[in-house]
Amino acid sequence: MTNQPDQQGISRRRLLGTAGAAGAVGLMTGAAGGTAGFAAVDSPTPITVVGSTAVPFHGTHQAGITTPMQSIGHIIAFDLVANAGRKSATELMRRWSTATEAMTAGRPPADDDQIALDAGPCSLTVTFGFGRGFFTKTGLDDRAPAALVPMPHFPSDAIDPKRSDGDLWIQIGADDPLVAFHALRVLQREANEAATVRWQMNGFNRTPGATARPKTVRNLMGQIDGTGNPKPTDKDFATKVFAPDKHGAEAWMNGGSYAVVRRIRMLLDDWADLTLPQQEQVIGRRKDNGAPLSAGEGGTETTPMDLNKFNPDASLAIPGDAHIRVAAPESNGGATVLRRGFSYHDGYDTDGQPDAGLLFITWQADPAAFITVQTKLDGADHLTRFIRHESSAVFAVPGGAAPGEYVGQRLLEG
Ligand SMILES: C=CC1=C(C)c2cc3[nH]c(cc4nc(cc5[nH]c(cc1n2)c(C)c5CCC(=O)O)C(CCC(=O)O)=C4C)c(C)c3C=C
Ligand SMILES: [Fe+2]
Repeated sequence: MTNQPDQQGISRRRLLGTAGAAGAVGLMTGAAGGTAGFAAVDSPTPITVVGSTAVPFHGTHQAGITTPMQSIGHIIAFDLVANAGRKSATELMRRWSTATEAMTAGRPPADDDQIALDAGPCSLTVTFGFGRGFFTKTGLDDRAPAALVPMPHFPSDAIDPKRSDGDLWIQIGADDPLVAFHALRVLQREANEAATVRWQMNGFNRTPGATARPKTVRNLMGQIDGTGNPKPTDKDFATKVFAPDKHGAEAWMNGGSYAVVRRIRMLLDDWADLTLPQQEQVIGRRKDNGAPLSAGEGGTETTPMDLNKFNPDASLAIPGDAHIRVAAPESNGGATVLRRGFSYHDGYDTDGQPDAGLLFITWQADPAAFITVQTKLDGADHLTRFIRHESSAVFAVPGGAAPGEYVGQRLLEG
């Protein structure tokens, strides 16, 4: 089964095609295979490919970075208890990996609470990261990656420290809410006395099948969001997204990446006060089909943007402060991030404002890429007036576990 992203539409199609065959075999034979545990469902109606799709836990990279975006996301940060030490952290990572290996294959973990008992794996992925405090509390400061620097304060930030940072981070994605919650609950319980919850957030994307054909997702401002992401087919994709291979103290990060996590609130009432042409000028793309404003009639989402195109009245087709112009690698010395977030909504404030936006998650070879782009955006991006960064964290995400290994083993036992 593919674990490659591509543009979302392409990968989803591939994924479903392959998963369909695997799911059907499992149901017909009742055998334990790639989707083990799945055949226990005794319904006469075949379960759909959405349920039967399994994303491998083992691999060079952890799942959940280049995996096609799932419809449900939970992110949770923990702090190690003060005197837990390396032994306790090692046991925790082993317990978490064992439970994750089972759940992502559709098998119940030990002592299962049965929340997702009759579901397939539903594309479940679980991705683990280490915050800077993890290294200090486990006595591994000398092996902390040099790239894992604290996020600077950006002038427009409104960061809540209680919902920021953390020693350990888990990202859970799945195409079923119960499967996702089950994984969250199992892993939180497995933390036992080793780590306590620091913060937790819930997000979502489109349900597979909600649109007639797979499409790039829309965010809660209504824009197609994800078009300009680097593609796995780009020749420099791996060097932009994954940490460079190293020898010595940081070799455990080979195959890993860095996650920057920002809870970005959208000021949706202010946004709704804009006309459609004004909204499109803020982003630099059409809202209906995502075409860049430089494309003119007949442009599509995939039409390359032309930052040097002028309108007949000599104004820039993509305004000087348009989000895509300011965020583009061309405007940031090549700095590139892979955006793979989830929308969130947490109800309404007492003044009637929706508490909604993006759980904005970027993946990059070095968090410096995010810092470069965000430094530029903070001063120059028109979109800044319609969003508010409310929490912030950065994590070193180690490479994937080989069969028989747990995530982080090369750091904790290397
Ligand atoms: C630091 C990086 C970025 C932040 C923070 C950010 C916030 C943010 N973006 C949108 C909506 C869109 N972003 C789009 C493109 C885009 N955004 C970034 C970076 C950040 N965005 C990049 C690098 C790009 C790609 C630029 C390019 O080279 O084309 C788009 C256009 C469609 C797309 O390419 O995805 C939208 C829409 C929101 C709503 C938001 C904060 C809430
Ligand atoms: Fe953006």
